[in-house]
Amino acid sequence: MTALQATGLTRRHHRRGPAALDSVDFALPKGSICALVGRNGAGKSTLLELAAGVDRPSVGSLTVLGEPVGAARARVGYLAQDQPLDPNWRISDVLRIGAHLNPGRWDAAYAEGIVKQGGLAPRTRLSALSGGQHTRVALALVLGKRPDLILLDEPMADLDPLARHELTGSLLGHATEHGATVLLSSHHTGELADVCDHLLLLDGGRLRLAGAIDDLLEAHLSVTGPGGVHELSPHTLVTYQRSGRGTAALLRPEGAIPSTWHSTVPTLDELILGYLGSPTAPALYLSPAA
Ligand SMILES: Nc1ncnc2c1ncn2[C@@H]1O[C@H](COP(=O)(O)OP(=O)(O)OP(=O)(O)O)[C@@H](O)[C@H]1O
Repeated sequence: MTALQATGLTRRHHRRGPAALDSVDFALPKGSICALVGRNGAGKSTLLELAAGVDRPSVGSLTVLGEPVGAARARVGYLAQDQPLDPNWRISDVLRIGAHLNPGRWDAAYAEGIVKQGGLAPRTRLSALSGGQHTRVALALVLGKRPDLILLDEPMADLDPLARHELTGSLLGHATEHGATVLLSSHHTGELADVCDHLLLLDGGRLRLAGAIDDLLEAHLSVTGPGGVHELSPHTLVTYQRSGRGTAALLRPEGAIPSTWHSTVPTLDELILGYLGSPTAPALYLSPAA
């Protein structure tokens, strides 16, 4: 089953100028943990807002958990980038509001556990929390409703490495246990390979890469060789660099690589950086994520 299906999804804030999201098509399978990456202004928050139902597409459609966005809202947990919670609230108020807003779904013990793991006392006011502690409380509010689809906009940005590791573990535990789908935007590309199995890469509102991470990596090679880039001509070149000792390139192979070249499957980080650094490289959508 598909957790998120976008068809020609477009969000235009102004009649002139580029769209924040431009004719995006993809299908994200249920149960996947998907990284949403792209430069600043690529359209990541816009896509998450559309999926969360806090914004509407200008053109195109988006289906969430097999339903129109509005109908699925109770089953969706969304952590916005700015986490708009009243600083005067205490942590216990946030948890009480979570229970009130999510009758029949709220898992109080689970939400309290996320807060307690951070050593936070329930009576603490949000104004007294650090950025990372505030994120932890906001995540408890999102995960406490035990969502089937979890949308997280840069959730780990201000968490320390240990808290990131532990909250990621909690998130993955929930996703695995409940078959939940996760779509999370992040600039920490180096950490995504351990967490995610799918990738959506946006650039200037357009989808550049979509698919299962293993399939996307298998479709590429990092090559180094003594010759010039012309020796790689039958292959689809994503990016390349010349140095005194030869050429290093990221490509999509179309047959055998010349025997004088050394090739390896790229890391996720290399793949993402390769596409972000090369805006004209052709897009690649691999099923079942596209
Ligand atoms: N309310 C708005 N009004 C006008 N333009 C907007 C609005 N929201 C977003 N945009 C524009 O849409 C584009 C995509 O923005 P978006 O916030 O989705 O990017 P992003 O990939 O999440 O960026 P970042 O990594 O910086 O968070 C940007 O050019 C942004 O300026």
